[in-house]
Amino acid sequence: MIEAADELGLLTELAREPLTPTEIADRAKIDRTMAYNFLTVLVWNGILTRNGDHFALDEALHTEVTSGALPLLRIEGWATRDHLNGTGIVAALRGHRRPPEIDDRYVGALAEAMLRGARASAPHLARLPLWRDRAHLADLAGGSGGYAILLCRMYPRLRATVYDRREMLEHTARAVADAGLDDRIALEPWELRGDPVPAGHDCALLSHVLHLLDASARAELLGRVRAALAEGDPVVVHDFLPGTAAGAPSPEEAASAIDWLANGSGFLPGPDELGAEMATAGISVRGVTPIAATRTAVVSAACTLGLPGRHSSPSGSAERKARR
Ligand SMILES: C[S@@+](CC[C@H](N)C(=O)[O-])C[C@H]1O[C@@H](n2cnc3c(N)ncnc32)[C@H](O)[C@@H]1O
Repeated sequence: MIEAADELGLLTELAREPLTPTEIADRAKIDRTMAYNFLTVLVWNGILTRNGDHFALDEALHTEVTSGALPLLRIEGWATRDHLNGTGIVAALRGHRRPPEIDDRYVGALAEAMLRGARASAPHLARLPLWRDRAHLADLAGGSGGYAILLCRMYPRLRATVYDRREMLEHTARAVADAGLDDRIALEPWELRGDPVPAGHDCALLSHVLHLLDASARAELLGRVRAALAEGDPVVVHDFLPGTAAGAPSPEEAASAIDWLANGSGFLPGPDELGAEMATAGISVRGVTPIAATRTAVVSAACTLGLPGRHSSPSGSAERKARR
């Protein structure tokens, strides 16, 4: 019902002001009797409230809509239709892997949702002392750039490159321009499942990225990250990691675990398992910090000597040249 109200544009309209059934029918371009029936059922289900002949959003929903939760709602609606359902979970259990990209129609919504998420969690990442002496961050699948933006604001000597799909980078460009950081944050089209991590970085961030990939693709990505960095360079992972905070998984962690089952990544590692995956790639975990507000965790790690046979040359450039 909430999705239907959003599709008709009513959540945004009603967040501005209460409306009568006639006003709603006209704005949503639906029959007046049907509009009245729809509104009545929304009231019965606690989604709207009625005061005389005016209908308004329930207080909790009003807060959600005005604080920018609609993009997330739209993405969840898409995921439910696409794969986050019984059929999708069964297909994933039988080996189906959905690609990491969201449908093109929802890239803008994802960009907005990620910016909103970054407002809550980026300050926790930015507090890590490891950024202080760093010069050039690789923000891999960095989305709308919320993390690169905050880190560059807090560390005036840091530059960043956000790597992501071309479709996403259009939105990143806007956020970076709004922040006035075009001179310090570069954007590079990049393919998560195969492109090397370019040379020239001395730290990397993987925020909400590993859950898009299954274990073998994660290992392969971590290997590419390691190959691009020098020994001692920091790698920060930010994701849902049930088991970091004491007690049972939070409702957010439990719900996100359904997502990772349905997308086929099966991303359920606790901190120890993720630490083992990273160690295999030559990246050693130094600390894991839960973020209470977002129920996510920040893993700070550093590149070690790497796998036998792998060079740990500065920024990986020599290694890449050797392969050419
Ligand atoms: C969940 S978002 C995380 C964004 C950002 N790191 C953050 O934490 O807000 C996942 C990101 O992966 C990007 N992505 C998905 N598939 C990709 C692909 N095949 N190549 C490059 N980026 C991809 C998406 O565009 C999106 O920005």
